[in-house]
Amino acid sequence: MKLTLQKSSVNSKSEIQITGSKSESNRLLLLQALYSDIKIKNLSNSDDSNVMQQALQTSTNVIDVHHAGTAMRFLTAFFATQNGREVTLTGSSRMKERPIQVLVEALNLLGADITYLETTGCPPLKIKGNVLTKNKVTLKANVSSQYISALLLIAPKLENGLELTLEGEITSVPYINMTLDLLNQIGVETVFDDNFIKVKPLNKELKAKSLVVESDWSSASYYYSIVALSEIGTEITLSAYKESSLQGDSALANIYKQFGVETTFLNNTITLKKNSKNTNAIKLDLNNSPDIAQTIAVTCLGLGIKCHLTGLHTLKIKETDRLLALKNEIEKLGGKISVTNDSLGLEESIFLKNDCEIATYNDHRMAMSFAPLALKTSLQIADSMVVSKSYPTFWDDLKSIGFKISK
Ligand SMILES: O=C(O)C1=C[C@@H](OP(=O)(O)O)[C@@H](O)[C@H](O)C1
Ligand SMILES: C=C(OP(=O)(O)O)C(=O)O
Repeated sequence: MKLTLQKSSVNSKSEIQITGSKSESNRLLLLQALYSDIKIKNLSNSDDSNVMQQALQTSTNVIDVHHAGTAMRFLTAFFATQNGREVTLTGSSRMKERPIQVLVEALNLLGADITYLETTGCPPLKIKGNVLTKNKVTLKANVSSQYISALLLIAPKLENGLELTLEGEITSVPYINMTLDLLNQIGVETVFDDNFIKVKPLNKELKAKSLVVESDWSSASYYYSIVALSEIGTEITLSAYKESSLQGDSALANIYKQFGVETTFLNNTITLKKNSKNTNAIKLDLNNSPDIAQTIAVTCLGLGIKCHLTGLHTLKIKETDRLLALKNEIEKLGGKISVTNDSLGLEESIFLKNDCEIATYNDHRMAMSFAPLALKTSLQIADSMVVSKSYPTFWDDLKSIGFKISK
């Protein structure tokens, strides 16, 4: 469904509640399938978490995870260890292009039985569950951290735990730390030293049974962008967030200082306030937080600020080739942008074209990252429904703070 966003302004003060992080939720759902005593609070209401939950509950043999990358990767590891169960794990046409070979090879070296049903290296997969007999494996760490998290999540159930040696520059490191921290919270002992990770088997009672998911910082990024593009004094309060987060995208609080947005932490909320204007060029390495690259690029476009973003090599294998998608849509609006395999450069722009239709490429973050531009110009979002992958109530929440949105 196409949506029209008229040029809008937001209320001077507003509040939004965002549900749990989809990354934390999908890890905890997998751990809950392994340790049934675990209770999860503030679970994400995203499609990706719903798909994960259903996949772990169903007894059917063909499981379709649609666009959910974490579900695909985490479930591959999970079903590889379900002795006696045979599953076909598939997804959307884009999922069938997203690489999974690094994970499949690592699991097969540990003793799993996974084969490709269509293209070598990509889903769909045939997974014959069995007992993984080995406990040491070396794998490439520069393609996706999700492969590493997938292995770590099943590790405490393996008889001898797991030892991983990581090759190459490690990408999206905070997501690996998030996995290890959640394991630690339930009582699993881990070591992460340089390029080596060790996870011990959990042979005792769970340390914590009730875990509360912090709200999603990637979803918060769109409000950072909205505040950055608003009048000085504009405030938005979001819940429920913590100052010491497991989510790498909490780097937003620091990053958006450069756009004049201050963050105040109080009673599990964050208040974002536009305090000052900034026109200085932005330079950032986003290797640790790839999911906020689109938000930041579009904030810069809206403010007419030059930016140079690096560490973006994983963007090409996400829901779409996000570098190409950004280039296409930013150029439509009149921006001057260049992209390489792992970077993006945007020139200062002064004028944004009106009424452009932003294509969404089956990517929730394309729709959500361009929406804040309605504070500067009128625009259309080609397929508004894509947001449900991570943030189903996004458009209602935007309306509640003053955005003028119609079908
Ligand atoms: O582990 C996770 O929950 C995620 C890891 C990141 O992927 P990569 O490690 O592939 O960059 C991130 O982009 C994705 O949205 C969620
Ligand atoms: C890349 C993302 O998700 P996934 O890889 O889990 O599909 C995302 O949510 O931006």
